[in-house]
Amino acid sequence: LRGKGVWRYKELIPGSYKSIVSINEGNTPLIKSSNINGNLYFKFEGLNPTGSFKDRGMTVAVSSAVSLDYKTVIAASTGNTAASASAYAARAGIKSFIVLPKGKVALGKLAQSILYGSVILEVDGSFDVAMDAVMKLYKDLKIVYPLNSFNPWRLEGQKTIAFEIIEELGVPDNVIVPVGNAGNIYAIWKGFNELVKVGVIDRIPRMIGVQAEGASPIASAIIKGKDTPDFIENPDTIATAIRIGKPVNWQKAVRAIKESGGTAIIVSDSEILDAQKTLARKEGIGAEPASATALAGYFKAINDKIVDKDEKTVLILTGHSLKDPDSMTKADAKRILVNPLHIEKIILGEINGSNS
Ligand SMILES: Cc1ncc(COP(=O)(O)O)c(/C=C/C(=O)C(=O)O)c1O
Repeated sequence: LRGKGVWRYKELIPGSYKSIVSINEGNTPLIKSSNINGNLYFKFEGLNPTGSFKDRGMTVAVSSAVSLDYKTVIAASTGNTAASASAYAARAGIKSFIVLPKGKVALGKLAQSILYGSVILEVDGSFDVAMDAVMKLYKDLKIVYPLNSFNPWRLEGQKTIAFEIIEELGVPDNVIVPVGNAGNIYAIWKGFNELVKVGVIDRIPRMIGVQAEGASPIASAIIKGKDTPDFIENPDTIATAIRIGKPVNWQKAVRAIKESGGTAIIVSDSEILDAQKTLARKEGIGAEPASATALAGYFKAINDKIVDKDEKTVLILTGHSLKDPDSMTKADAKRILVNPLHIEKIILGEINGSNS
């Protein structure tokens, strides 16, 4: 077999590339749930080189940019696209600009973008303001290659998530994906569809998109049976990665959800933070809030009888917990200032529950 990551599927990724820019992305673990009840699997995309699924799309998009002799790339981002674009541009030896919503990017992602050497442009306003600026620039300044997920090469890389799931598990009944700019749920659906077309599988899973209630334009439309979302001027959620009010790929996501017989689910910030804690404390898996949104959606889907525990369900855990340290510190924890001479007494007290 040719390698393990995204480019293992080179024959299913269109385009010809003078050079491939890769940091061994992909080939992420598919982890069976051990304490959370259900026929449940986690596709842990937090174990990609920069800690999110974005690396799968970036390797293809930046390889495309380099093959077309671009020397500069740009991306608007809530943080993970920025981190990934910065890393792959650095590896390619080209310049990167990222446009971020000032003050709304999780610390880990901002730190990565700084470390990888991107030029960081911050705008006052939401991600959507940054996205609009990049779309305008792309039309006016053709020497800069755009890396956002309206760039089809991003989705060609991200569809390999579906390929890996099929190779390892076969066809699940449900795949649950957190949805922001809405490229990823479409990309994964596209991957399953391509495998049907080439006869590898004969059915695809239901695609279930999950959004945070303060940023749920697509989910609200799907639930209301509307064809077009009501865009949100000022989206707001603790899951800053999916704090998006005007998703560029909304038509693609609606198509993936409808054609797969799937649905959409809306969860609250508290359900997201609870799910983040449950995932860590029941499964030992650390995911950032937008990622844990998939588990919050799963719980709600079980509760609302949209999904049954016995159905084989894969949650796409899209980003690592280290991306958003502030969110982790919101979880309760016992922190005891101790005199080192008394540490044994403290521990025995904790074990016996006899500490005051
Ligand atoms: C952890 C995490 N989980 C889910 C999503 C939603 O994926 P899409 O629905 O394909 O947008 C994102 C998206 C992040 C950005 O859009 C960005 O980085 O600019 C993410 O970082």
